[in-house]
Amino acid sequence: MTNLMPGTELARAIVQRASEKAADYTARTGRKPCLATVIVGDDPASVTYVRMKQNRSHKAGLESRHVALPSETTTEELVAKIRELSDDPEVHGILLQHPVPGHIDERAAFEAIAPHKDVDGVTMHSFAGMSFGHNEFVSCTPGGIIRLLDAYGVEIAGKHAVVIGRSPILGKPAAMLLLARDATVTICHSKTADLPEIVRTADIVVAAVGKARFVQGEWIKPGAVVIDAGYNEGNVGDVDFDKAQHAGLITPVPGGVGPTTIAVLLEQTVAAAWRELDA
Ligand SMILES: Nc1nc2c(c(=O)[nH]1)N[C@@H](CN(C=O)c1ccc(C(=O)N[C@@H](CCC(=O)O)C(=O)O)cc1)CN2
Repeated sequence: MTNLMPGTELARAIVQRASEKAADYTARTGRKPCLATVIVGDDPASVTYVRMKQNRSHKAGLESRHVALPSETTTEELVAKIRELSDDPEVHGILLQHPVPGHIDERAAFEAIAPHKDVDGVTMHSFAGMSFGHNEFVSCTPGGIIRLLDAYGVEIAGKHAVVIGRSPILGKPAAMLLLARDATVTICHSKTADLPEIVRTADIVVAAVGKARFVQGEWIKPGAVVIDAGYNEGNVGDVDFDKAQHAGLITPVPGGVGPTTIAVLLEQTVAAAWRELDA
C-alpha cells in the first residue's frame, strides 16, 4: 500500500537525536534530564501509556521520577504535588497523565506545572506560544502531527485543514499549530452541523474525537491527507481506515501518530534540561 503514513521511523529518529543530546547533557553536568510523570488513579490505559513513557525515557538515557496518586486525591493535593515538582531543581519536565478522575479540576492541575517544565505542552502559557508561533513547548500529539506532515512532504500553507475534536491537549493545539503554518483551519466538534459536508472539503483531516471508526470513508475527499490521532480501546483509530483508502496519505493506528507523541515528549524534556543550563 503506497498511501500509508507510518510514524514509527520518524519517532525513532526523534528519539535517537534526543538520546544523543541527553548523553551530551549528562557528559557536561553528570546528571540526566529528568521527566516526572504523575498519574491519578489506576485507569489501565493511562497506566500503560505512563509505563511506555518511563520505559522509553530510560532507554533514551533520561531519568524518570514517578508519582502515582490514589483516585480519591483532591485537586488541592494534586496541585500541591505538582508545585513541589515544579520547584524541584532535579526535575526538568513534568507530565500529568490525562484524564484525571472527574472530581479533579484538571486545568488547575495543569496550570501548577511551571511553564519552563511543561514538556507536555498543556499549560495556557504553552497554548499561547502555539497560538502565536512561539513554540517553546508544543502539545506532544499535535507536535507529532506537524512533524509527520513535514516528514512526508505535505504542504500545509494554504490548505484547508479540518480538525475534528476540540480537546485542550489535542484538537485545539493541533488547530493552532496548523494555523501557525498558514493552513485555513476549521475546528469541528460535537455541536457542529453538517460534519460530513465540512470534512469533504478538507485537504488535511485531523481526527481527534476519541470514538472508534467515527470518521467515515465517504467523508474523505479523494487524495486528502488523513491524520488519525485516535487512541481507542483495542488500538483502533478514529477513522474507518479500511473505507478511507482513497486518501492521498493516511496514518495507521497503531504505528502512526502514537509513537511520535512519546518521541516529542522525550525531545522536549531534553530541551528543557539544556535550556535550564542556558538560563
Ligand atoms: N498528559 C497527556 N495525557 C495524554 C496524552 C498526552 O499526550 N499527554 N495522550 C494520550 C495518550 N497517550 C499518551 O499519554 C498515548 C497514546 C498512544 C500512544 C501510542 O504510541 N500508541 C501506540 C499503540 C500502543 C502500543 O504500542 O501499545 C500506537 O499508536 O502505535 C502513545 C501515547 C492520552 N493522555
